[in-house]
Amino acid sequence: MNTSIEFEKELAAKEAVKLLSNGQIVGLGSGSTAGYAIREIGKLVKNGLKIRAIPTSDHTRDLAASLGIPLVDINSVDAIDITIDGADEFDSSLNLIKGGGGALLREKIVASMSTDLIIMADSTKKVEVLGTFKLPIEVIPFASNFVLKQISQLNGTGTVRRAGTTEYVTDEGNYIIDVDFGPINDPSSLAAELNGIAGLVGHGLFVQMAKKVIMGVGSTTRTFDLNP
Ligand SMILES: O=C[C@H](O)[C@H](O)[C@H](O)COP(=O)(O)O
Repeated sequence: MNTSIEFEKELAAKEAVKLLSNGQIVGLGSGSTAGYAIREIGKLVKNGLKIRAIPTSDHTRDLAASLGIPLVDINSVDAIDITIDGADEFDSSLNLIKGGGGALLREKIVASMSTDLIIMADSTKKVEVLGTFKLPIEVIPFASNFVLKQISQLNGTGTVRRAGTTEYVTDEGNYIIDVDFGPINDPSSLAAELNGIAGLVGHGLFVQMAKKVIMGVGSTTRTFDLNP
């Protein structure tokens, strides 16, 4: 573990958590950076912060529950006030690649329901052009070979993610295909192409969804706002 990167994640998480206020419904992201935020929220809840949270993965649900953070069923709410989550890459337009931890589908649903999506990142996540990190794509197992072929027609090279000797399976029971598209110069067009593939239930391109990225850098944080 790189301790300076971990410190940047923690700094970003602590800054993001300052945006929460009483009465909010809060989406809780997944991954190591979100983990720092969730532990911080656990402390705030113990000290009286009144929120209800919606987790984006089974792991996040278990962590939040263990810290006493009140959870609410996503299907019992119409909207989410604020979601704080991590990312694998972000560009200067705040487009993201997410899903390195396999939680992209629930993350995108929660983000889509959120008034504000706040991303926390360490300084390695900022890129000029998305695509160094392979784009995670979630597919129903029945469609995995078909989707691999469709992706190759979009000049992507995909590999079904493994977990030891078998396929990695998401919380929704699907497979992940990690795709090398090279530099993604037009995330919006690629997202539209991917959205049209049968059997592909989600992808890690989050185009113009984040309102703010809070990035830890060294011993401080830097904030990037959408259309400042
Ligand atoms: O599926 C995982 C999520 O999209 C994470 O937010 C993303 O992979 C970043 O994870 P980390 O904070 O561990 O770098």
